Amino acid sequence: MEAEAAVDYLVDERSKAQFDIDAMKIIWAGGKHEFEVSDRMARLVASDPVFRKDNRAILDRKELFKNTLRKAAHAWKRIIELRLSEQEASKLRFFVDEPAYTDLHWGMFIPVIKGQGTEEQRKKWLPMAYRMQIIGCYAQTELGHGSNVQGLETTATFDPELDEFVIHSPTLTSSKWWPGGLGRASTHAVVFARLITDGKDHGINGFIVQLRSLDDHLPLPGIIIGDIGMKFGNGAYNTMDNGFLRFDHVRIPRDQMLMRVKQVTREGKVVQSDVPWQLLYGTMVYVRQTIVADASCALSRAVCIATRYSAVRRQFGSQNGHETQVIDYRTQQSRLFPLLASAYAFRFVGEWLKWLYMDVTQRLQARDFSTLPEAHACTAGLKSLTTSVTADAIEECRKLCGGHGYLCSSGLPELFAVYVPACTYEGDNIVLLLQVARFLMKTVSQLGSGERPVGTTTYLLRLEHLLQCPCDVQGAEDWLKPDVVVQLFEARSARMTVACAKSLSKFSKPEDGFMDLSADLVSVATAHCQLIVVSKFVEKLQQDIPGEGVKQQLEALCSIYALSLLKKHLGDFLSTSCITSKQASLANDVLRSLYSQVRPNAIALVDAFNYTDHFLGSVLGRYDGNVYPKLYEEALKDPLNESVVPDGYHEYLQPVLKQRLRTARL
Ligand SMILES: CCCCCCCCCC/C=C\CCCCCCCC(=O)SCCNC(=O)CCNC(=O)[C@H](O)C(C)(C)COP(=O)(O)OP(=O)(O)OC[C@H]1O[C@@H](n2cnc3c(N)ncnc32)[C@H](O)[C@@H]1OP(=O)(O)O
Ligand SMILES: Cc1cc2nc3c(=O)[nH]c(=O)nc-3n(C[C@H](O)[C@H](O)[C@H](O)COP(=O)(O)OP(=O)(O)OC[C@H]3O[C@@H](n4cnc5c(N)ncnc54)[C@H](O)[C@@H]3O)c2cc1C
Repeated sequence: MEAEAAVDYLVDERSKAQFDIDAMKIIWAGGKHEFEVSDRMARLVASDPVFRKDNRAILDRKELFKNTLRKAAHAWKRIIELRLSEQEASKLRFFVDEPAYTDLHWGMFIPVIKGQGTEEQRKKWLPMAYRMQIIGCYAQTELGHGSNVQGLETTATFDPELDEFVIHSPTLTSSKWWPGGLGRASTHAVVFARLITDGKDHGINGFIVQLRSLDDHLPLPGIIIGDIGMKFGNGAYNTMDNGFLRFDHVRIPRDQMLMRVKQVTREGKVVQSDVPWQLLYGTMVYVRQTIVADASCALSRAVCIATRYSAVRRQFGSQNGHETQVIDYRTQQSRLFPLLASAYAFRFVGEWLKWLYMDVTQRLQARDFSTLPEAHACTAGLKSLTTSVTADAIEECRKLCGGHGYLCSSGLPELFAVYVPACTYEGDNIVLLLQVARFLMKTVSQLGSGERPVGTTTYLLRLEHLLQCPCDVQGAEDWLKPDVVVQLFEARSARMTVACAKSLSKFSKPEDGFMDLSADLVSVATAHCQLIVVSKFVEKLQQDIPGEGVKQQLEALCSIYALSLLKKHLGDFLSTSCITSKQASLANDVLRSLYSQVRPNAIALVDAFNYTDHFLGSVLGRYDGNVYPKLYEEALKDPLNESVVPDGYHEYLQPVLKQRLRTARL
């Protein structure tokens, strides 16, 4: 009975949708072709028993890791058998949904050789890597230094006699520590080390180093290597073999130094090529961009679970003879719908960032380096913003699901445990925001010198206007005007940037100012990044959006995204006199009415993500809403329920119970 009622809730919900859901699916996927590929790969994975993942939380580490190896090998087999394209293969790996050494092989090892190798090096190494005849990882971080890349201690000393580099770990803290895929799977690594020639330190560079034998996988001489141990959560990121690595005078040929940025000649002379040295950090820029695109996936997944469950779950009150669906509580809406809006916002900003990255890559090939600083600031800032919001949002979605959200079968604990390190890897989020702030301070300081801000900082050209323009909101409906909202976010960011720049100018040494004002600088960078997300959402809506009612839904979500940020950061907007308290109160009224507009469409808006039940991995987020019987089913699968009387009863429970009996008689 209850099961049927639960199913009915979602059928009814779906019938209320006021837009063309198939058209929205295509918008979400980024095009018809992308939708078709994604849909096909999701189904392929969901229907293959090797890719089952409901047992991850109960496998011990060794079984878990072996199972990951098995899945990765099976995925590779399917990719070859089905002759999948690069796009299809990467979608297939995405839907397998299990962090693995292959992420680092395809996501960092290959890109670093592509980006930092010479033509010759690419020709030699990439075909082997593409065929997976070698498996590689990205070994940058050390025990003692992660954020401070210039502080790395591993050395690569040139030996001109033998035309080789000697790779060495001179201290404990110089041990490589964290690289994914290093611990157990990789045969090779791109190792970042200090380049030393003729006793002189030339800074950091990448070197291709073989770690394990291609015959028996044993570590090569001078290589000390292993896994760094269990990480946060059961299952979760423990499918990944993050590793440690020490070198004891390991020799590699000179041509295994990646030489696009710097070269070392046969005589040991270091030649700096004409590309900016920051290209050494280029792989990080690439991965940050992919992490932004991925944030909308993790966020939408959590939101899909919480939204469907909120429609199924009923507590208190009365709605047509039933208790109230928790999604109808205003508090639930005010916590959930901004997250739904953020998922769409991050999707569109991720699309735009992909374009920006492609654009900067093409320019670099044509030796135009002018947009590199902006690309660095955008990828760093948006990586930071989107991962921080997503990590917090997954936890909020868990709370939105009440007690059942805490069960592993809700899918949310594992999603959280897998996702939170995104706030740290590929650049700690605070460290990255400080990079954005540095870029903004530099941009503002150069305004007077004729240097024109580009791309996302173009608004700073209108600084005089933005510093004093009043907000154009007279009535509530004005809050729905995109140009009013964008200008408001520009004004807030401009005013905060200028205030910080003024405070900085009071310090005789800029580094001291940066240290002292770093918390404010982080707020400035956050305001700038939020402006980027809002404006890219608005720009998306200026494009042709086909499908009945689709544009209206997206407009509502865009307004929710912007106005909920305004509410959250009201202090910024009021203290910079960007808005009045009356305008703030009108924004709050508009938000409430936007929530009512989204409410009947909420289920369809999450259905548009087109996630299979296999991918969601959540009893609470099931497409059919059949939550309660399935919660029982999952509970009964737990190993604790395998026997009626638990293991340990005779040793530990019965004696206690018996003893209590005797005590009671006394
Ligand atoms: C693995 C990808 C998988 C892909 C699959 C797709 C699916 C995606 C989903 C993801 C899910 C799972 C995969 C997870 C995989 C995890 C991978 C994690 C891998 C790692 O963590 S690798 C290690 C990453 N490490 C870092 O990020 C270190 C952070 N630190 C730095 O970046 C730097 O040290 C620094 C903080 C920038 C400081 O550097 P430095 O002291 O040298 O520089 P300054 O601050 O003095 O700046 C000098 C100058 O240079 C500019 N600049 C700095 N960085 C860059 C850059 N990257 N590009 C261009 N320019 C840069 C800076 O602005 C200054 O300019 P100025 O002089 O002011 O003009
Ligand atoms: C799951 C996972 C996977 C990883 N995979 C890889 C990999 O494949 N390859 C690889 O090379 N590395 C990898 N890493 C390492 C990762 O890139 C680093 O951990 C990350 O860059 C952060 O550096 P850190 O650990 O040195 O942090 P720290 O810099 O030590 O950070 C500690 C604290 O200090 C603060 N802090 C540091 N510097 C500043 C500053 N200048 N101003 C203000 N505050 C500051 C930070 O905000 C943070 O709160 C991985 C890490 C994790 C967790």
